[in-house]
Amino acid sequence: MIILIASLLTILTFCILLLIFSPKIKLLHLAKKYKDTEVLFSPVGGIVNLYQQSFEKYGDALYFIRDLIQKKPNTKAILYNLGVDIVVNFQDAELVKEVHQSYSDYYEKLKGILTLQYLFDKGMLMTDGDEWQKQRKLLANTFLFQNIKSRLPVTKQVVQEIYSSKQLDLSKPINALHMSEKVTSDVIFQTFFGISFRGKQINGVEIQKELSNVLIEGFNYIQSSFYYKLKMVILKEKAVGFKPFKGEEDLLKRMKNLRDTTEEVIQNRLKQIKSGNLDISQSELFLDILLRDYIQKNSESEKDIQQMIDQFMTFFFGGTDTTADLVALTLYHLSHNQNFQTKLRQEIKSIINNFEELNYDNLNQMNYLQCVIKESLRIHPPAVGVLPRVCIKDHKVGQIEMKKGMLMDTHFIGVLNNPKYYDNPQDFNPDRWNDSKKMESAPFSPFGIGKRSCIGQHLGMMNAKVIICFLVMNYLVKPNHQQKLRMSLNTVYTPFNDDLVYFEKIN
Ligand code: HEM
Repeated sequence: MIILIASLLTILTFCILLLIFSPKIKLLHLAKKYKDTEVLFSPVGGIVNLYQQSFEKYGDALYFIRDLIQKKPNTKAILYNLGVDIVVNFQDAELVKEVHQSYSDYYEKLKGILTLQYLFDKGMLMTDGDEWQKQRKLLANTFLFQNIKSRLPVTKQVVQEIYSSKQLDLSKPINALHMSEKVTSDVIFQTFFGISFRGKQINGVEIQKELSNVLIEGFNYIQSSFYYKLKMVILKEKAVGFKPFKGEEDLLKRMKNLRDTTEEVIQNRLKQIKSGNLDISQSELFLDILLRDYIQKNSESEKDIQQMIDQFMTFFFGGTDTTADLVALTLYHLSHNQNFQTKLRQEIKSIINNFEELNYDNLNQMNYLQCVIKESLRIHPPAVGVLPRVCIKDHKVGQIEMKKGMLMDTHFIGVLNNPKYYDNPQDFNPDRWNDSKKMESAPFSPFGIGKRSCIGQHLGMMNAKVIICFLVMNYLVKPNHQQKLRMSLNTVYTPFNDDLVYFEKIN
């Protein structure tokens, strides 16, 4: 009997080890087959483990990719594992373009990532095919240049309120990330619902903060929980909510509270419209665009309401931390490069006399502001890359055969820091973007590529520009020499410490 149990245990252990290490064999086989590919393997968690190790060792969760590409700029793709799955991570700019432009329909977004699935499964970011196309078409118009203009006054007002010097203690480092998150989340709430949620609490925390906490904690949970990683390996998208440990259970409860609160706001608005007390026929609020569609369809479906919640969560996720991160990192770079900061301030002052004069047209005349922000996006792209996708139809990208079931993604950091495309890529140098001839051909993709690229990119850029314009007009941004920049990776690629700069009022 003992021998039988021991044999069974040995076989089981062997099977588990085979499951865990089989991706390595596949990866080495692929690397042998395709020239200029590099293998990164880590058991169970795969690349998620490597982010953590890189952060602990180098203070930068993406250092290992930056370093690899700077040493081997001709790398076509990195091959890594996510659990037992193999991911082809394209690095060559031409291949990145090819896979996202020509073969976008050959992929679907990967499911099973806890917060993404629970909060935005049916939103624009995570859906595919016809359903995605319908959603994108419905909202595309509001994101066009000419329509984004109308959003500028809200951003101006919010940035003035939140960054007013009355609220700032200038003797201490400024929490630029946290403050900018307050601005960007308020702007998203106002463009989606038409109201500010500032001050409204949920689970004992401001609602915006709770949303962003849940997203970050959800991502950290996946990185740190061996159990969840193992569940994902075995159950894929069914992992969410299956026999959850306490950490996951708590997160699910908090996410449910957030969804319930959002649903309350949507149902109240719907009630007002149905009773004739509210006319939304001309409204450009995101929620009203979705509600018009819901009413036109004569839908009474709970599923459609749930989809509106997913859509709000998607926009909150897409538009809040990404833009706030961009602002905080741009301020960090400007604080360490006073010459560029002075040049930027001079440009702004040559175009407007005071912040009240700022409008969409004069904002677009600020070419140097554009260069500064692009340079910050290049060195520290807030969205690390596209979300992993599953191949649904065999095809070839360059020489690499993509088979049904294989995973694909792209980390922007490689292309954006590749010395083949950018001289001295490690240097923050906004002036490089002035050399328009040379830079015209440089691959620049921090918002993604092709038809699944960021729908909110112009809005995100506009919001970041407004915030930076206000701050550079009103404050000298100085470095906190006591603090070193450490870049972590949760929902976005973001500074670990939020005390990197001081502000000094300009009179
Ligand atoms: C600096 C700011 C931003 C960055 C760096 C950024 C980056 C990205 C990237 C890389 C993608 C592609 C993801 C993928 O293919 O898997 C994306 C998609 C998306 N972003 Fe953004 N984003 C920003 C701002 C915004 C804003 C302001 C909004 C909305 C208010 C937004 C909403 C979305 C949505 C809805 C998608 C999904 C589009 C689709 O699949 O059709 N983003 N974003």
